[in-house]
Amino acid sequence: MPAKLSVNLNAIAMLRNRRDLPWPSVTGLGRIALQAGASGLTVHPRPDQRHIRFSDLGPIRALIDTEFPEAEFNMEGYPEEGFLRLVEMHRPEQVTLVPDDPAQATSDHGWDFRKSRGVLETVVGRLKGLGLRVSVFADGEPDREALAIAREVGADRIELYTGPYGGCYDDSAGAERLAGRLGETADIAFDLGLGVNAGHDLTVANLPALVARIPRLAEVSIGHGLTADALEYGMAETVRRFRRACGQSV
Ligand SMILES: CC(=O)[C@@H](O)[C@H](O)COP(=O)(O)O
Ligand SMILES: NCC(=O)COP(=O)(O)O
Repeated sequence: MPAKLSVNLNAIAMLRNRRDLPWPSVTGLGRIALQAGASGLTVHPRPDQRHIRFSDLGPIRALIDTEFPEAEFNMEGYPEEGFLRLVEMHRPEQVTLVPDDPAQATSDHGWDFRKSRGVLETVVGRLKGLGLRVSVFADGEPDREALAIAREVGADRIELYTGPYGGCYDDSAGAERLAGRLGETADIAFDLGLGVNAGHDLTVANLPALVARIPRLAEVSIGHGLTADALEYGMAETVRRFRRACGQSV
């Protein structure tokens, strides 16, 4: 089965937050993504709400429940109490635990499973108690012992951190090497009984080689590159709309 696509709405929210106005609409663009066949919506609410606001979560949950009951809500975040309470309130189908601290501009590494075993054991247990699927962010390092800890703490899946792979957009040899490492990591995870997601800086250009190397990839979550493409491919029609609004014949 091909990898599912979950559309990350953080970049849309960040654009919206430039003004005290309700557009671009996070929920509205989430609806368009689901109408176009996305399998789910991803958000990564951070404590300072610089992207997704906590008030976005209820409307996204309601959108899925009322209009797209087959779709999944994926909430990503560092498992501090505030995030866990948001998860308890909005019951996403999947929670992705990410080891980023609040000051980080974006997520840039996976868990150190050896060091974080205790924290993950407690949190994963709490989330599994709510009946949620739990995924844990993991570097593309084929370290069997570390990945075994992800399994032992009760995670259902890992999400491969693909940032370094995405960074090789102008280095095909580097991309090939990293796709190999990510693939080896995925093979170990599958062997341990974990499912595998992937995300960070994935694009239309770098996805095909990744899904070819990891044919059992369950899901990719994509925000930045997808939003950039939405702007690029939507720009021409939008300029025509505004020209018409100016009274020009188009
Ligand atoms: C977990 C991860 O890799 C990223 O998805 C992160 O959630 C992206 O968030 P920003 O778009 O806010 O950087
Ligand atoms: N989990 C990764 C994600 O949701 C999106 O990351 P990006 O495409 O915005 O880099």
